[in-house]
Amino acid sequence: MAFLFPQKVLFKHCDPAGIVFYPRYFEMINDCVEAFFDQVLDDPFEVLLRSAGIPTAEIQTRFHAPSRHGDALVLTLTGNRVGRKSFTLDIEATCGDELRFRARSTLVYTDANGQSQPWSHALKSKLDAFTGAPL
Ligand SMILES: CC(C)(COP(=O)(O)OP(=O)(O)OC[C@H]1O[C@@H](n2cnc3c(N)ncnc32)[C@H](O)[C@@H]1OP(=O)(O)O)[C@@H](O)C(=O)NCCC(=O)NCCSC(=O)c1cc(O)c2ccccc2c1O
Repeated sequence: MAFLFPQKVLFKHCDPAGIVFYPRYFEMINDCVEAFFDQVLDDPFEVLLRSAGIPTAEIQTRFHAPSRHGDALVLTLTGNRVGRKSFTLDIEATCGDELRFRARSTLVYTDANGQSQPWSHALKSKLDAFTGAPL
């Protein structure tokens, strides 16, 4: 399955050269992941993060083409691997037919003290179903 997250490029995303500055892409990625937890996993961050954490352990990104103010990006999130304590996801950002960036990110489920923990059964089941992992 895939989760689609539209993101228009705004003035605040752009550097003086008129292209998106890469930390703003990382914020878009996090916004996409937050919407995914809310809309697909039905576990919004404002609830989940009261008792847990989901820090990013690793993120790899390749920037293929610059984005400019007004571009209509679409971030497409797919599941890559659901582990006992982690979830690796892929995000591809496009504008029309043009690829802008690809990222692979691993989130780790933690308790409120930042210690890694196994996913709850409910969350793991939803992540498995989304990722298409064998049940
Ligand atoms: C991330 C850590 C808590 C991991 O701790 P530790 O190394 O002790 O974990 P384990 O050895 O038990 O492994 C658990 C699990 O993680 C996988 N893993 C660990 N490291 C990596 C890695 N580098 N790449 C890929 N996978 C990794 C390991 O394979 C295990 O997976 P299984 O599924 O197989 O069990 C700890 O390392 C840590 O705290 N790191 C620092 C994190 C950090 O500071 N990140 C950057 C800033 S925080 C951040 O970006 C962020 C914060 C939030 O509050 C968020 C909230 C909500 C959404 C996103 C957030 C967010 O992105």
